[in-house]
Amino acid sequence: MYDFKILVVDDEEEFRNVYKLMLEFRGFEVSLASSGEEGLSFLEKEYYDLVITDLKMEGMDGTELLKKIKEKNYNCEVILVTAFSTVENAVIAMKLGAFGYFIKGQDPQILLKEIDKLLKIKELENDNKTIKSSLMSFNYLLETHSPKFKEVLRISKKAAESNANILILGESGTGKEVIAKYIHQCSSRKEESFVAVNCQVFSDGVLESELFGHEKGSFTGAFEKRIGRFEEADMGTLFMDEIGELPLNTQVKLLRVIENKAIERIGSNKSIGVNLRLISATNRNLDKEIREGRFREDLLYRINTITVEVPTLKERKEDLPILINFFMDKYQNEMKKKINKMEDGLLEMLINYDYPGNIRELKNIIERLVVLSDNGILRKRDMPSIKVSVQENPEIGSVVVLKPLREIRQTYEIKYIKLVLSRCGNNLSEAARILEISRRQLYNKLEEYGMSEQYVK
Ligand SMILES: Nc1ncnc2c1ncn2[C@@H]1O[C@H](COP(=O)(O)OP(=O)(O)OP(=O)(O)O)[C@@H](O)[C@H]1O
Repeated sequence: MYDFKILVVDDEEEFRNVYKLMLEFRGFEVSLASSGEEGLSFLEKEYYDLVITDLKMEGMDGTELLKKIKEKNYNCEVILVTAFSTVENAVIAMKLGAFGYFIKGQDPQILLKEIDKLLKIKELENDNKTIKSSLMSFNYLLETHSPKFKEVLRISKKAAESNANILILGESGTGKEVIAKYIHQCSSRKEESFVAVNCQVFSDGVLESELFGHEKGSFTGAFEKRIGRFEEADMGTLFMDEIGELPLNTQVKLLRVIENKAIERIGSNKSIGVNLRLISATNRNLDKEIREGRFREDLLYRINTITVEVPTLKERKEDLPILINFFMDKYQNEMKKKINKMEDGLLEMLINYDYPGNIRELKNIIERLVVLSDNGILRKRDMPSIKVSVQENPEIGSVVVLKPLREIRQTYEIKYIKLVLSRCGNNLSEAARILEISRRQLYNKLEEYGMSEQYVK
């Protein structure tokens, strides 16, 4: 029995029964409806993969039924059954989205072949869905409208096919680790482990023991034998984040691991072979680090066989709407909250912002908006105090920090008072006159802003 449900709609009982016999014999689950209207009521209640409908029927005919099915987005295909004399109508119906048609009196095998075709397509779609959902459980959005990010994905996919060491460059929060995981997923190592280690978070000694592991008793505190990250990543991928932070002596050891494809645990001189792909990432400028003696040039050449540069979010603003939607869906699901609306102007704020913290910052902002939302509405007041580009307001400047009015007023008051004073040669009386405040009030302001000494001699 296939997991494939067919609804047969025909106003002639005899035909309905013949179809039922034939299709059930082939292992399909079949329901019968005697009119277009009845067919629709079946579709409202249950999911069908395929509707086989007669074209000519009293009341709602096959074309009408097809239109309704497409309008209502029931995700099912339609095969029309027509008499030879009305075959043109079937062709018209194909234009409306029918999957195919079958001429009454033809060999029923033709109809069955048509259904087989559909089965194959559904199978392929299901495979795709599985791939998509495994990428969803991977929980990242790799859809993009940005030429730069498309290039990142293209290079990553190509690089994944090889065994080359890959260096991912990009600002913090741009998704370097996400790309590293994507490369792993696209590679033949995908069934093996993806092991990530952030070189910045460990102090020097601890980092080496993290990477190489140690034997019991090899140093004070080594109570147990420990397998390091290199060994954990054997056959898989090791992702070394913030590689620019690696101390020079550890750089030498890493170079040796890459060259010899082997490690020695701390406290042991037994060499253990490791077969891994190294993906490194940094937001530092490694050329500068080399010039300044903090990074070994020979190591750079070992880790950067292929370099992938991830653009900042500002450089791929065309992706903001899909990323915003993606994170909204994510947090709605996680928090079991339904968002129906964004307050007017909020989307513009989200789109106009420059995101110095890149995708990580966007993700945090959306999480915050969803957490603080009520009645299904995301609100502007819940935006964190962030830097927002206000290109649309050149008087305020290209970037302004969202702050309380009091603070903004002070900042501009100071600037403006300075400007007026300089225009009138620091003459307080003249400045007070222009500002239409008393000399005393002006003096108090200068005191308040710590500028009195500068102007009152
Ligand atoms: N394409 C994406 N889809 C969904 N989430 C993403 C995507 N890219 C990045 N993120 C999210 O943004 C955050 C930062 O991503 P990631 O840690 O990969 O950035 P990074 O460049 O490695 O940052 P750092 O340099 O600070 O380590 C993570 O929470 C990650 O889940």
